[in-house]
Amino acid sequence: MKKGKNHVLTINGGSSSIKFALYQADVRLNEILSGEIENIGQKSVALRFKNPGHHPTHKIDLKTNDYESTASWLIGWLEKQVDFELVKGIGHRVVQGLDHDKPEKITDDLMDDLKKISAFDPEHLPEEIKMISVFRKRYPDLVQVACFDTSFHTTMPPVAKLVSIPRRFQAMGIKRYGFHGLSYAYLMEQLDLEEWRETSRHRVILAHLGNGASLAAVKEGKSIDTSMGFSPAGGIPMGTRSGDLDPGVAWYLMKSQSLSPKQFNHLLNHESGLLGISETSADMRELLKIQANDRRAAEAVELFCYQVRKSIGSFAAALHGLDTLVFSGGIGENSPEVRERICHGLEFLGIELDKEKNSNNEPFISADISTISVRVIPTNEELMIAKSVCDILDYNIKN
Ligand SMILES: Nc1ncnc2c1ncn2[C@@H]1O[C@H](COP(=O)(O)OP(=O)(O)O)[C@@H](O)[C@H]1O
Ligand SMILES: CC(=O)OP(=O)(O)O
Ligand SMILES: [Mg+2]
Repeated sequence: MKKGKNHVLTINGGSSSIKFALYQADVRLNEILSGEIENIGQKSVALRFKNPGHHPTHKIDLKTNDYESTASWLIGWLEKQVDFELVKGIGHRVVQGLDHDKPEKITDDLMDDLKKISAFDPEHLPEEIKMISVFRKRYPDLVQVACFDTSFHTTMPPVAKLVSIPRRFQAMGIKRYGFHGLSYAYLMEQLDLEEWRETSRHRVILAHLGNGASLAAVKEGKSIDTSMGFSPAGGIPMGTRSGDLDPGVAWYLMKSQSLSPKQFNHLLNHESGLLGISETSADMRELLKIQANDRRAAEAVELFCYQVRKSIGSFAAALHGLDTLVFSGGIGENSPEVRERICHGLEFLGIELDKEKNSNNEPFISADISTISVRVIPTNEELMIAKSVCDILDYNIKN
């Protein structure tokens, strides 16, 4: 590898955004450019980007409004920012990867497999497939790697993967997969493994609380359960997703409102969660601001904290105890109030927060008397993707 020269690009397609980062792969991966295109599919699509250490964040308004044209625009823009000859690999986040337990070089066969299951996650997969196709068409000779959110959870025991409907549907792939695996893998790397071995801190709950939100129960480094299941619509309530839903509600609504499968999917993925309950916003920051004067916003925040608290309790049971709780994602990293309200009532597990450390978003927020270590760790899915590309390119990276 030519020292300091090779670049790796990462593409992280979310349900309404594309995040990207460009790294120089030297002994370590050094980020040289990163950004996010927001609001894809809506009126005000915009790119925000920053060159670390050089400039503040910049904003460019875009005229594109779908993933394909936005990805093409991004390629044109990136080619003006860097010498693309230096880019040796591109890593893509792929939300649903079935039983693939590690990142894989993207081939025509893999693309065919992904197309076959794209209905499993209509909110992420179809657009991710389109974006990968745009990048493969433009750079047919470049190594491109799929990094699956599901891989982290392939270690879950069979019982945690079961969906209790007739067994014959398992053959169609109806089972619990779990998501946010790139974030969870990063968080596990950040925990000091040596420290836990010494103190037997081997039962961990990771709470990735962003727009999409989930929790994972990790025992001795391996996922044993997670709140999202078959799709990223399951688990706890999220910005606009319902989370787990009583099957009776599904049947009754489809029938009484004559909803098509597409309309029903829209209701659960885009009109529910914090937005559905508050009737105002999917944005936790906004809801925290208005909750004092708006009962609906207050209930949305309360519901979120209550359901996360319940998940922590049930995962502590699945783990036969708890040693470490980690908060991450936009809400988990930045909201002392939400963390405090989630943890309030979990003293019986041994969780006690230090008020001041929590309000300063410090890396360790548990009080000295807490028997559980409570941490705040900013996640970095992009770095995990870039590392996987380096592995496949056989670069020896030390991050
Ligand atoms: N200071 C803050 N206080 C409360 N919530 C916050 C704060 N900063 C960000 N958030 C929330 O984080 C969520 C977005 O999380 P993020 O992880 O950035 O999203 P995504 O899943 O799109 O990557 C939003 O609900 C936003 O309001
Ligand atoms: C898996 C998932 O829900 O991802 P995101 O939070 O990026 O939508
Ligand atoms: Mg996210």
